[in-house]
Amino acid sequence: MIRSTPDFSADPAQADLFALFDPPAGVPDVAELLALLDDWCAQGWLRRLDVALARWLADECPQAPVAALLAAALLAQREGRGHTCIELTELLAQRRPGAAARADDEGWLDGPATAQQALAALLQRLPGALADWMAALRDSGAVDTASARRPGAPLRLEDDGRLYLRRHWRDEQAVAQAVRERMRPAAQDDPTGWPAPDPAEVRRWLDRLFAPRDPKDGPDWQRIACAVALRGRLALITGGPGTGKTYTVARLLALGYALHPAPRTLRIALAAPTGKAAARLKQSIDLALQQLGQALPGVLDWADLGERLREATTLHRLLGARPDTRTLRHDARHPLEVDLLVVDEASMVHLEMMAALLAALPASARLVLLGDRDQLASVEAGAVLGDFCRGAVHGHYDADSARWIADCTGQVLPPAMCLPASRTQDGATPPLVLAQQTVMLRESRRFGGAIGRLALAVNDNDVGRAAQVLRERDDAVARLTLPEGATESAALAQVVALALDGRPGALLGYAACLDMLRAGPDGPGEAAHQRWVVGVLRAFDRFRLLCALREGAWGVAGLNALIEARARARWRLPAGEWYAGRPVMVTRNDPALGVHNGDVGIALPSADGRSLRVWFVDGDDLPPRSVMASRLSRVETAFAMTVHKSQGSEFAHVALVLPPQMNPVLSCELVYTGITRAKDAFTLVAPDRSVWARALQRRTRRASGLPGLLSG
Ligand SMILES: Nc1ncnc2c1ncn2[C@@H]1O[C@H](COP(=O)(O)OP(=O)(O)OP(=O)(O)O)[C@@H](O)[C@H]1O
Repeated sequence: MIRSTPDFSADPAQADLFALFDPPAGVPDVAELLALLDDWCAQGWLRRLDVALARWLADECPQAPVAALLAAALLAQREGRGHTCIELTELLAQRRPGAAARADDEGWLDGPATAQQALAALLQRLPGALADWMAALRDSGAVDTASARRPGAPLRLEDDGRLYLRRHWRDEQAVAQAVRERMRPAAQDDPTGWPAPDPAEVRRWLDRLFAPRDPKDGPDWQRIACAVALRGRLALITGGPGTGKTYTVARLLALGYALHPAPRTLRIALAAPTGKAAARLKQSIDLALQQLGQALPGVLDWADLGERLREATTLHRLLGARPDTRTLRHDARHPLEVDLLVVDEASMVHLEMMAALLAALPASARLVLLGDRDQLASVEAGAVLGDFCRGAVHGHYDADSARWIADCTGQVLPPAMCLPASRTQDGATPPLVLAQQTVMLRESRRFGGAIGRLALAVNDNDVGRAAQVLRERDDAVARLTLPEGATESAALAQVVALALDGRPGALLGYAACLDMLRAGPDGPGEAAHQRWVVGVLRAFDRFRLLCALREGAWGVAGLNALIEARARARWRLPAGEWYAGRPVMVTRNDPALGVHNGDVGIALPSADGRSLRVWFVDGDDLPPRSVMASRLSRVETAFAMTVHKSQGSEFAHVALVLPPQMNPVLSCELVYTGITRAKDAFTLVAPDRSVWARALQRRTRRASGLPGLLSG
């Protein structure tokens, strides 16, 4: 039970703040707390779901102290924002009015500074010591701990004060255990035959597969990534866009094939969280292998290697997801039939998915995770790649790794990247066991220009440098100038004009696609129809309007409606929910229809003109596929989409729309992800400069126990 009472006398500022919200009072009782949570829910500061967890706890465990109920509601709320746990020490820090007043903080409630202040005021009425909160949770009867096991309890409390929903705790433990297991060398009697390769042989192959590099240009991290990945059963290759992750992994596949004792038996799978990213991965790898085959004919059976690569697929499909159930066809008892699995866009893999993937992967198989650790994490809980790559900038290679890398690549790692010197550079948490299997690619091959410089400035939280890039007279990067003192509707009309016609220096918008749609096929017959469909889809995919928010005038909902209305009027598109030219995004997997969450298609008439179908293209070499529009119920119009949903895709021109007010979702990761979707041109729409600056300065950190479980 909670025994201590709050001390309001300690800090006069706290007392003042407290007086703003409630008369000083003692610890609230359960009824008062639940009424307060309901009130916060009515104000939109908590979700119904969050309050429901507190209510459920109060009903099921009548002895649960109020601190436990509040912790449960906040845990549910933070889980909804992607955290896998809450840290009670951090929650207790919110008692300080100063902490609550920092409006740019993500905040523990989904509301303005007043919401955080209300939480601070409530926390002031509850005990301030971690030990009291831990005791309250233990006393609730709903919490499992290491010392008091309650296996069926919905919550789990760790000794350091991290509180979890049980399934996240279980997934974190499973991921950490599987990773540690994979860090051990494969068993000698490994039936699939992945003996450690001979370093001299690795070096010979690396010299063949990679162009020579002048040592003055620094380490060749791509070769190092291949050497590191060949060494173990788990490898992480992280790097910004265009740093050559796919280029490197194509060579890694060639190396794996060349050095494997029985290459013709190899089962290689490629996967990504979204269908589009999976198709892009396969396309890039096919192209890279084709080029290698032409440059190095006869050194490998390139055709056989190509055949070993199955179609790239989504992780959901790979694991055998079934509709309307969380169970998967593949798990520890029904493992994947694969020897080498490459997963791209791993930053989007959430904790539950990573746990399922690691469970379903046979112990002998090798897993290579590719991704950009600086991108937004998935919407679901967990930031697994970010956790895995914590400290990757500093390398933290031990003597064995440095020796292996030297033997395989002939390169001596910079001392600052090796332990123990790297520790002084990092200064943060102890290096993770994964550091020995992680390589960060550091040179962008694609993004030399203004887009790359802007992305780097954003990633460094450098508002001044970002402003400088935006001021450069470079067609690749521009900021939409909104008229001084314009009304909101005039400003939004400019955004719609940008979305349709682009801007000077970057004329791509949706107009090209809609013009092509109006023009129709260039002749009769199926072939002409297919060319037209592909042309319309390609034209659509050259531009995207990305929003930070879903709701509101400056969010996906508002801008979709405005662009749709304008496009309807200008191209005389038919009325009604479904019309030829409606771009849609699938919002839910439907294996029966072959569509997946995040797939983007356009409604167009069938070749015979009798029905309206939604068309999707999966890759350059594949014919478009289509689904009857009327059968797709889980879709939304996609002239505008969220930055979150754009992950794994690239567009020639991207316009990123920020709202005029600060919002908890705004962060440098979101802006960085939006910018790096752009290949040739990027346009920033930021009606309020201070919101842009504040977003850049805010780095999100998801609470997670993984780094702790994987360190040392
Ligand atoms: N060592 C290299 N030598 C020559 N060209 C390279 C090298 N590494 C990468 N490239 C080229 O740079 C471009 C970007 O590489 P790649 O697509 O592999 O990057 P990526 O990190 O996978 O990018 P993204 O994150 O956007 O998928 C490609 O055209 C690739 O062929």
